[in-house]
Amino acid sequence: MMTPVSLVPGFDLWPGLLSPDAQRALVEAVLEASAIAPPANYATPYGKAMSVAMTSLGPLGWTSDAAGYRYAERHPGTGQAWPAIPQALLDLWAALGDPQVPPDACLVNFYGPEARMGLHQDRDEADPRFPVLSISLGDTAVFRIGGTSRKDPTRSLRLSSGDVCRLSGPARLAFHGVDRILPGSSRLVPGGGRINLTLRRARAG
Ligand SMILES: O=C(O)CCC(=O)C(=O)O
Ligand SMILES: [Fe+2]
Repeated sequence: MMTPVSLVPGFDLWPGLLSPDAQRALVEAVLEASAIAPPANYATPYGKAMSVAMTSLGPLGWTSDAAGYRYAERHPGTGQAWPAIPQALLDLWAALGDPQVPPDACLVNFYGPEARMGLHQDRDEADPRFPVLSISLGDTAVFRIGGTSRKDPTRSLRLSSGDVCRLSGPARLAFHGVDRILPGSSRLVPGGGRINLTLRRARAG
């Protein structure tokens, strides 16, 4: 495994870790899964629909409505279990996430040309000792990361297709978000756009 670039303590980036073939296989798997577990623009507890369309893979999926954010065993629209996490992602987690405890959720975010994700912490998981492993596919994202307080200074970087990054240790609860995507920067996703996958351990190990 190549050495990551550590941009902030606990935030590691592996630029171009995934080959074009591996990227294509993941997009295909995710689009197939989306036919079974349709992506939705969930409402936040504040009542606004997110600009990012989301679905999940694995035993647990992330959903949100007026009652709040949570992990659920079933897709809220279909009532069905979420599709399985592809083996390539389980292998990636074993290498860069945790060698012993597998991920139990893979969030799938679809960004159209106007989509963004406001600055937030990933804190719906039971045990922050497990990292969040993020995979970028398709159009480049302008990503922002700060510290564990909303007021901390932030820095901006680009996440391109095939890049893998990890929030762990001191950055596990760092505020982060996507300011915008750069439409047309990649031809990977049919019809354009960006897909972000985050592997997580939502329940205690
Ligand atoms: O799309 C990204 O790069 C970040 C996604 C994210 O922060 C999340 O799903 O919690
Ligand atoms: Fe996040």
